[in-house]
Amino acid sequence: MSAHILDGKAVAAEIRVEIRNRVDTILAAGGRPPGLAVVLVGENPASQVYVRNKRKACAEVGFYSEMHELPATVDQADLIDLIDRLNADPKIDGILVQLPLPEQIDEAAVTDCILPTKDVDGFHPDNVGRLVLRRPLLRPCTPKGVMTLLERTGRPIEGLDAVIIGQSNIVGRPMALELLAARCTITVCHSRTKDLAEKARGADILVAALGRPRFIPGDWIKDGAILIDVGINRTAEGTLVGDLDFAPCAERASWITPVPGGVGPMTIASLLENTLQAAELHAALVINA
Ligand SMILES: Nc1nc2c(c(=O)[nH]1)N[C@@H](CN(C=O)c1ccc(C(=O)N[C@@H](CCC(=O)O)C(=O)O)cc1)CN2
Repeated sequence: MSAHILDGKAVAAEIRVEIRNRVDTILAAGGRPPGLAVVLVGENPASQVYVRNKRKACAEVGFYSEMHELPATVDQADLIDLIDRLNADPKIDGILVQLPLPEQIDEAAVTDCILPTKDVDGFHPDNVGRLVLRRPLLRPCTPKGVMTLLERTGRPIEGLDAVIIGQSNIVGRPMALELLAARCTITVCHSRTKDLAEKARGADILVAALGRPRFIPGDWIKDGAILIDVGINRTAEGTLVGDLDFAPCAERASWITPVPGGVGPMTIASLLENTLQAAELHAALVINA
């Protein structure tokens, strides 16, 4: 078998068109554009690329966006002051604090300060708890984007065995909750998991999110599996590769996401969806106030 490509770049472009149309409708009805505040602390080069791409995507769909750049040495209290101001700002529907943050800052303390209805990353404990309870509001962007891609295969996933390699708060754990809600049977693996190869070989859906270049070889893949590669690793030669050894894995799979052009663009598409959702929620709250 040679896998079909799950083209995240193309799906994300379709989503942007749908969002642009919805924004045009809001503006035509006299509403204001959805607003996203992007907060970048420090000068991590990858983070700089991601926030630039997020703001570019906002401009394309007609969102208002503003950028807040803080030095790597910023005090946690000053960062939280900024978030408090953004929480109170009626132009802002979504607040995104780009991760990772410098060591002196407690990521959880920062996430906890974002108003749950403005938490377009879906990292606030209220939003994670809602996902656990299958009453989602704003869902973490990367797993949400993966679920959109899985729908595009046209293959029902209920009852399938899903194996997730990686247990991070931003990908592995919420991914498990999303797939559980879709009635898959879930195994979450990590660096201490025994017999990782055997676990992977049992996967109808394999989500690779470890951040280790080409770590997963073709002989770990079940025939016909759906492969989702969340890894984005830069090689010594400067090219981007995923966590899967792409060609031999694609040989066995039915569907596979490429890197680049797979899950990454879907993360940004989901952020736009969440910001629009937050704006609609805020508009409804104003009408009902
Ligand atoms: N606050 C957040 N921080 C981080 C998140 C997040 O969802 N929220 N996720 C990652 C980084 N990330 C988004 O911020 C992200 C990573 C990659 C891409 C992407 O489109 N990748 C492209 C390749 C881009 C390149 O050339 O480097 C692709 O895969 O095609 C988008 C978003 C950590 N931090």
